[in-house]
Amino acid sequence: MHAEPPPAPTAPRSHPPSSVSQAPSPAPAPREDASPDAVLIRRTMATVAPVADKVTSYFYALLFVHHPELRPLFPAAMDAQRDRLLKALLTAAEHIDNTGVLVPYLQNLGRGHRKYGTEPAHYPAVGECLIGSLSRYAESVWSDETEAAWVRAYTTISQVMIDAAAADELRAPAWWHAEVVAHDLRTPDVAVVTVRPDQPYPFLAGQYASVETPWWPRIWRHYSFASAPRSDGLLSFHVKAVPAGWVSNALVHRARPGDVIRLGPPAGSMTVDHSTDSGLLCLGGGTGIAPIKALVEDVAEHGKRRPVEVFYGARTDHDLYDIDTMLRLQQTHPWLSVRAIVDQQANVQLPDAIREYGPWNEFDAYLSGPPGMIRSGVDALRGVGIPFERIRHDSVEELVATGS
Ligand SMILES: NC(=O)C1=CN([C@@H]2O[C@H](COP(=O)(O)OP(=O)(O)OC[C@H]3O[C@@H](n4cnc5c(N)ncnc54)[C@H](O)[C@@H]3O)[C@@H](O)[C@H]2O)C=CC1
Repeated sequence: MHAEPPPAPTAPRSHPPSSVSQAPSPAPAPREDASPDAVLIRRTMATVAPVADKVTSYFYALLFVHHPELRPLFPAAMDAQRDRLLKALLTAAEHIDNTGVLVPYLQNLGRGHRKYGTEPAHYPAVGECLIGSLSRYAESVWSDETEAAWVRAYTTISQVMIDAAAADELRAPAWWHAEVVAHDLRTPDVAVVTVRPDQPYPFLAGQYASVETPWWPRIWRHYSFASAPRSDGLLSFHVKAVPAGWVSNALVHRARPGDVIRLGPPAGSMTVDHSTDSGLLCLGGGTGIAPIKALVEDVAEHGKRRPVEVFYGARTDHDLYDIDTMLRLQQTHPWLSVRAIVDQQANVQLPDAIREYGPWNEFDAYLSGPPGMIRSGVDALRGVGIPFERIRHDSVEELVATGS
């Protein structure tokens, strides 16, 4: 078994489009309402927090020693992402009372695990090692009741994941092969990669996929779709090669037409709510412009003339690698306005720029870019009066762990 990057159950990429708020850090259910199991789980978590690294190492040591058959499901080098599975499980357990959000999150996680080859029989092995590791490092607070609480939480978590994977098996492949059909190097380190999936790939504008290259087996990274669904079925991604980013460097510097990558199922909820006419205020930083472009295309296809205001931030003029496309879209669509905010020229950073325009009270907000931009962007949007529930973005926790 393997894991997507650690979840933020109150703000997972997978939550329903109608619940749009994305807290930068998870907000567990109010403590006074916590169930007895949640209290015990949180006590364990608080105890192991200072030695989290040791818990992680011990967990994987137990798993691979006692269940060597699971080792091939993980990447050869575990350094970068070794604690993702554990973090996902621990965070889910900590939010065990928050079922309304946790269940859709876990369903998505279960579906996403199909591409790793995860089987229902693997779950008990993982649970056993989880409890083995926690009981060792939380010895001072461990009791029969604590263990029972963890068993109940893990049973719930794994059952939701197993059921979701089984249901998904009936309607979708575990992964898609996709052939690179175009590779456009826009800057020395940003490429627009276009692929043709081997089977229809249904998704919504604003979502993302996990991507595995042939050069780094079992290492998956998330990339947002850079277009709304197209009639020719092609998908495109904007990829920036980042230092020590195995997948991103392979996609930018190595991939060429004819190469075949693998795609996991689409995920994410930064999608357009077509049931309203509200405007869209979109902030795209760097390659974060990719899903914003997809959202603009989506609004255009739905034919409603909703105002869409895009702020496109980049470090230098040269980094505005997709500005021509965005300006072309602006020329075609009178309801669209695109403003480039270049760090070196502007006196303000991208999120602050929105304060100079507006009013924004009739707008839903969409943020896409580096984690720092998302965090300050949410603050800026709240500052101009956009309520939390009208602000959408992918989980900051995942962005920290991905994009490489
Ligand atoms: N769905 C999403 O949210 C997506 C996120 N990304 C992420 O976007 C990032 C793109 O990287 P680069 O192109 O190198 O971007 P970058 O680091 O060059 O930043 C782009 C722009 O964002 C703004 N910005 C950056 N940090 C900020 C901060 N702390 N506060 C305020 N504004 C800030 C600035 O205007 C900057 O020019 C990656 O981390 C990638 O994972 C990319 C695609 C989709």
